[in-house]
Amino acid sequence: MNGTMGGVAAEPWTLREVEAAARARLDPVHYDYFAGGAGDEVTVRANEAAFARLGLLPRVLRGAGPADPAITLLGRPAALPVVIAPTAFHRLADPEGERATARAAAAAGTVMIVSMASTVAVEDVAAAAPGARLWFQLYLQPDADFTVRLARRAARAGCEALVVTADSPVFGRRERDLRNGFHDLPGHLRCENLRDDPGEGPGEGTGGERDDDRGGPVRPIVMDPRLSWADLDRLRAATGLPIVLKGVTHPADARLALEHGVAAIMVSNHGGRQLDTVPAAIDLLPDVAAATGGAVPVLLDGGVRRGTDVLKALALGATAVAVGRPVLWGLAAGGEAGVARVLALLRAEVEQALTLCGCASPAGLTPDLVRRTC
Ligand SMILES: Cc1cc2nc3c(=O)[nH]c(=O)nc-3n(C[C@H](O)[C@H](O)[C@H](O)COP(=O)(O)O)c2cc1C
Ligand SMILES: CCCCC(=O)C(=O)O
Repeated sequence: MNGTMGGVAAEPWTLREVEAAARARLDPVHYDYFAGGAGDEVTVRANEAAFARLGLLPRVLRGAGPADPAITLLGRPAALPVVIAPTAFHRLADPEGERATARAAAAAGTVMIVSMASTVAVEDVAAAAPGARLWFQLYLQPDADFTVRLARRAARAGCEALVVTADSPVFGRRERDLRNGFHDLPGHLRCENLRDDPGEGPGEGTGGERDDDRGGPVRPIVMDPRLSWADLDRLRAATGLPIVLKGVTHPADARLALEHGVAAIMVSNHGGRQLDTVPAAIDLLPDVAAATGGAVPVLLDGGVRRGTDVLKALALGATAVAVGRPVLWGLAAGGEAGVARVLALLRAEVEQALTLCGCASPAGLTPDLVRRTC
């Protein structure tokens, strides 16, 4: 980044400062949509607070040398053990939206999970960031044929994996949004992956602000409590892409996920936006990791704001973590450069903390390096 971030005078040195810069720029209604959670937001707070209750016990004089945070994820390298969680509606934060996020992910050498509810079509996200590693998140739809068409569309666009979000049989009750009357995107934005029959190119027949309209009617995203493991099986049978199951919290579901052939599991309470009072993601991780017994990679999201948070998750069994809100804050504060800043800060913090723990790489992190402090 060169000096300032989209007009923000001082360069932020922490993710919290990035959030403050974003908050100053965002419509308060959109800030609330990004920041908020379900019910009393007990889980939103717990995700971050739980990391603070865990301490790190560094090992000394190991002669580990400089740390390299690179990892392997679904058989391919990632430059750092932090990926971008799927979040909806990036064009609420920045006109370039998901394009900017993908470019920053590609430059940092990490994976972006593109949301089904992205405001740029997955093909256009891929085209904007050649070389980006993209995974595609979806909610299983009651129209199974549409789910399969969407999965194939993502595969054709170059996505390497499908992230199926399983924690949303119904939409969470977000009281900030209810109070603010936020229930839809502004008129010029759409969920561009939800078109039944998308055209070939964006921006047809518009002037002024870029319009990503690919034509064709936009379907609503349906959250359906009747969906089950059988629907996941149908999707798996219909696509060659590995499936990452997102939203696993119960160890029994982790075991079932293995039986149903998933390639990876994401421990997630959806950033506290679905069922309130689910325990903090980091506190759920050890039991899920034990249930999978190393058979598949386990990822975690929820409350990761520091490099030390990343280390704690990796030490307790995660292969990588994902960040949701911090990326939106970067995007709102400074577009692509803002997201790049968020990823660069996390990378620097992870490198520093690995070295201070006596580890040359994430592989050196073991559960004995983490101690519950209260
Ligand atoms: C504004 C916002 C939109 C989100 N949209 C999606 C989505 O479309 N699909 C999904 O699976 N998860 C979605 N999530 C959840 C994130 O993927 C992730 O689980 C959560 O944000 C992680 O917590 P963190 O924000 O504390 O990092 C969203 C989260 C936020 C904050
Ligand atoms: C309909 C889009 C769903 C986005 C989402 O998952 C969230 O806001 O948490």
